[in-house]
Amino acid sequence: MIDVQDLVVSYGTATALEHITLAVAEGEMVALLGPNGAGKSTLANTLAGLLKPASGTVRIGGRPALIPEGRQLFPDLSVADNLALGGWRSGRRDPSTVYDLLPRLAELAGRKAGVLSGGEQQMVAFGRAMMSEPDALVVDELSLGLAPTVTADLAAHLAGLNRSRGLTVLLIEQNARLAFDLCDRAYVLESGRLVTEGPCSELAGDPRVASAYLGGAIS
Ligand SMILES: Nc1ncnc2c1ncn2[C@@H]1O[C@H](COP(=O)(O)OP(=O)(O)OP(=O)(O)O)[C@@H](O)[C@H]1O
Repeated sequence: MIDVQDLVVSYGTATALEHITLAVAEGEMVALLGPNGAGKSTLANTLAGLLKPASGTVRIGGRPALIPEGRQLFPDLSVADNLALGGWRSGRRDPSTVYDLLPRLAELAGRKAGVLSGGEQQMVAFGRAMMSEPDALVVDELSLGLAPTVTADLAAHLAGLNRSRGLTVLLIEQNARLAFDLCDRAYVLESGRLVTEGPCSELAGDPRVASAYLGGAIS
């Protein structure tokens, strides 16, 4: 569903992604881990078509959606209008199934997005992505700036959509515990290069991964 082959992306003369190859099959949830500056958002934005590869290819089957880093809502528009913008491509106007999924959004519908808390804004970004009825979702740092309970709540929604609708997910994260809890496989990106990949159960036991992302070995 998501296929990246030998991807190189540059900002001017600086190369941010160097020969990245990765794939996410239909219905899979796969994590991409990496520290600050690794190139995670560059990959997300290339998948979203916002950045052009210098070479290589990116392909997403079906209908893709992105939850961007920092949410990128329209702060002066209401929650309902932000959701409606998510539906422009699918032609969907009615947010009721999104409200069923995230009832708090129905309560917030008339509020301006810019005055909401970080967690509430992330719910709007999540709901906006769902308005496009995606087959494949790229999530750029679900947990960024959120309380653990809010992150756990949104993660449970993602897992539920993956189970019930077969939603394909590429979860881009710095929070390895969250990624390993949710996903079966992960890639690790550092300084624009993939340094390792494999089943989360194996990566969690890899001393290099544990020391970089989990604060030491985990039992
Ligand atoms: N618009 C830009 N112009 C020039 N360089 C950029 C631009 N955006 C990102 N970079 C550089 O590309 C590299 C990758 O940045 P990117 O934002 O993709 O990393 P990231 O893994 O998402 O980091 P973070 O976790 O801090 O958000 C960094 O060295 C960054 O400084």
